[in-house]
Amino acid sequence: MKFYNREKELNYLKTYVQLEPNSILFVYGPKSSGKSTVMLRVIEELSKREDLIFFYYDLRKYATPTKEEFLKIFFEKSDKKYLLNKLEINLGICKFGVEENFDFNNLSLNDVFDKINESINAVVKDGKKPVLIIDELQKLKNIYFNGNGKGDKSLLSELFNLFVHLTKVRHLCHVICLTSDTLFIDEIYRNSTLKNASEYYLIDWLRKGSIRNILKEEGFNEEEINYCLDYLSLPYEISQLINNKKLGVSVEETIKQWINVEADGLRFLIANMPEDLDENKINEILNKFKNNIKVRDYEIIKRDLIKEVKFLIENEILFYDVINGIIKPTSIIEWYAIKEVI
Ligand SMILES: Nc1ncnc2c1ncn2[C@@H]1O[C@H](COP(=O)(O)OP(=O)(O)OP(=O)(O)O)[C@@H](O)[C@H]1O
Repeated sequence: MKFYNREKELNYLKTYVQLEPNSILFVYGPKSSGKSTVMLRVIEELSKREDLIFFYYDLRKYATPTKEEFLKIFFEKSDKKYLLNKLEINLGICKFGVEENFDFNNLSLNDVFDKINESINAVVKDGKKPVLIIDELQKLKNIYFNGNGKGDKSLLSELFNLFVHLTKVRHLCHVICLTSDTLFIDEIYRNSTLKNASEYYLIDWLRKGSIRNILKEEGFNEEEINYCLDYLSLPYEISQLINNKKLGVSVEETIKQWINVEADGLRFLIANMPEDLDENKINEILNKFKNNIKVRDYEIIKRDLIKEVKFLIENEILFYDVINGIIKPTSIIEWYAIKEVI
């Protein structure tokens, strides 16, 4: 699979992991903007370096994990404190190691955190820099541990405390979390534990200049390129366009099909939305995008529209960039679909 230009993002992340850890980094962006692909590229390019040890957990691969599954995903029984992940041998990424007789049942959160700390410290003791990356971290949201009489403890909230300790307090380990769930980023952004302890990096749509260069390299003519530039925003759209061209489907046909599919999807979504949502309000929100591709969040995030906005964000019609205070469709194709539906 060809990797398309993401120089700026690659350089940022490659440099970031080599700086001293100081805060948790949240990498966010519209659905399918290429967050994981860029992150994997960073790992691929840097994991050959002896001094960096990547712990990479891709929760996208799993159905929402239970507590037991979380433990199995994150830990491996071994006599080593950290070891190569057998399932990802080509990437050279590691997992946390726990002793053979480690009992995954009846664990407290402190036991779990002790093991993470031991692994991180073992890497540091070996003179290397640990980098912990979790893709779609929000999937751990519903896991709770017994708080020994003090009520259940949320794994995710407690993990944030540990991450702050590992980054901002002890500068031991980078922690990078990827997510396309922007309502989750919104929660994080308002979370008091993470105030002054987290940073955000947006991996957005491809820039027009990059799209132009890629299409030129791929042999599209000027007329096709100029047509595409009005519609393309996501990397996989380019791969699909290339395949379709090989299959004899023109650029115009492909793009029209995409818009139709998205418009039909949106109509279906509205027709089948939960009864407590108001169709007029959905239309009021979508109408804001009639002449504008981006809208300031305060124009839409109002008390009486909040349920409908959330619905459109959760269903990946709209992308909410809470850091920059902007709401826009998840792709330019989605924008055209919205304009067709309203
Ligand atoms: N720079 C790139 N070059 C080539 N293909 C890419 C690039 N970035 C992403 N893709 C392709 O686009 C699709 C989506 O990419 P990816 O899964 O990385 O996006 P994501 O933002 O992590 O998605 P999600 O929002 O679902 O978490 C994949 O098929 C991937 O191969």
